Amino acid sequence: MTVVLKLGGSVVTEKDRAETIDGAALDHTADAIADAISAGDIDDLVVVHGGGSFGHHHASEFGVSTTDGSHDVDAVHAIHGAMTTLNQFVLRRLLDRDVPAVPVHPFSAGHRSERGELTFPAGQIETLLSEGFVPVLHGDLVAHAGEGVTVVSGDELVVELAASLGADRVGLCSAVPGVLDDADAVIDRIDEYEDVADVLGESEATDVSGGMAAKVRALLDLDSNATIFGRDGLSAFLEGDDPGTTID
Ligand SMILES: Nc1ncnc2c1ncn2[C@@H]1O[C@H](COP(=O)(O)OP(=O)(O)OP(=O)(O)O)[C@@H](O)[C@H]1O
Ligand SMILES: C=C(C)CCOP(=O)(O)O
Repeated sequence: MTVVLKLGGSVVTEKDRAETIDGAALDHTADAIADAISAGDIDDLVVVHGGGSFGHHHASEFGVSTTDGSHDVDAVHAIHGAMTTLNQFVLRRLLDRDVPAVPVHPFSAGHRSERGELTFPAGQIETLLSEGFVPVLHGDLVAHAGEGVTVVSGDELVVELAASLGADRVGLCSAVPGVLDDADAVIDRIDEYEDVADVLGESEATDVSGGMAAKVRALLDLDSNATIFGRDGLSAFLEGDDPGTTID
């Protein structure tokens, strides 16, 4: 069973306060992952975490998004540097619980063509998985032909890896309990973007990669099902259930 799990930046950080970890949420998340691995619920796990108040804060300061790039070397170091710092925090929490977590920095692995298409080789991840590690990636910057560097969101990486690894399960843990309808009830299942386009918005916090609308669009393109759920749904997802919203 291969699982790709995205930990939203709104889960692991306080998204409204620059470079602030949500320590309690991170502990809860790391506990749920360690428990699922020791219970034997998952063989291969890839974790991808978002930017939260680390990536998005600096990216918006330098005007960099998934489509608008920069050639400013200071922007590269500020944004990528903040993301590697957040990655260290996530890794530490997992290592403290004996999860064999190792870093994979997308800036050193992927790139975009002039048309913005992402190339992200999966061989490194596949090999780490078969050698018993838990790769922990993150939203980052990537080289972008004609643009300098642009943001690659954790959601894009999840979609790429889910397809290239042939993942059995894909989960996005966010600050909301799922995709919400106009009465704030969790939508159980989404098959068509048009059915939910009216209720999908961007993130309430600073976010350069498109919030919930971009997430749903990207997940609908996947061959396999994906699930969007909140913090309280993480253990259930890791145990094999489908809490929150299933994107078909
Ligand atoms: N219909 C909707 N249902 C649920 N959330 C929505 C909806 N429309 C907009 N949102 C916003 O989308 C946010 C989730 O997207 P966001 O990109 O912030 O999540 P994340 O993946 O946890 O964060 P990050 O991008 O930092 O990793 C919610 O917190 C909410 O503000
Ligand atoms: C803003 C940066 C650098 C990463 C964005 O990743 P996301 O939070 O998964 O969208």
